[in-house]
Amino acid sequence: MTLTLHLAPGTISLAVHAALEEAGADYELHWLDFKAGDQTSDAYLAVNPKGRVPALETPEGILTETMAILEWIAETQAPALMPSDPWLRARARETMTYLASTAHVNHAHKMRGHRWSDDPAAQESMRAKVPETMTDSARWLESRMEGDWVAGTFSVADIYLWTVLRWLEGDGVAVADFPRLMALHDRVLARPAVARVAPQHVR
Ligand SMILES: N[C@@H](CCC(=O)N[C@@H](CS)C(=O)NCC(=O)O)C(=O)O
Repeated sequence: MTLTLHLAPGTISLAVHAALEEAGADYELHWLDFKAGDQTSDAYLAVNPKGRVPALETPEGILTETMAILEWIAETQAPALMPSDPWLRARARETMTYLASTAHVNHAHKMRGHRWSDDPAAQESMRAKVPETMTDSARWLESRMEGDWVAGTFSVADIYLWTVLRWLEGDGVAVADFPRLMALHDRVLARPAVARVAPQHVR
């Protein structure tokens, strides 16, 4: 069965798109237009009641949450995209958990402050903290880099990290202060599969 990825440009769904392409999976894309409110349409809420992307339609049902989808792709389509060694697999999950729980949330404080407060002043104050909180995230992520990749060999954790690294400059982070992260960014983008999908995500 062909997998269907629901996605929108400029979002974390790029990580899943790049992983599907890396895995050589049989998939099709359903693009949402956030400005037109596609994410809250009845048709999309029937796919993902959270009104967010990514969502992946698999033979067994619909899967949401980037980390879960990335691990499912690795397990079912391309085992080499997750380390087999337990320690390295844990390291890959450590980074992905941090991206989902912290770095992505920091970024959302700039893009989607209305999720936390209806008060424009509170939203503005959240937005003003983003350069600092994203810099903290970059500092932690850089401190965990030991070799070329997050966890020994290229994995879905690198793809996930790369997607978030693309936001840093726009979030006010001095990216030149994080040369090892930026080198990883360039290494991931140099992969032919990633280079094929990245241009489709320019907002
Ligand atoms: N925890 C989810 C977060 C997904 C998420 O927040 N996606 C954003 C785009 S980056 C979204 O769909 N936002 C829609 C909206 O806020 O209207 C994951 O990791 O997949």
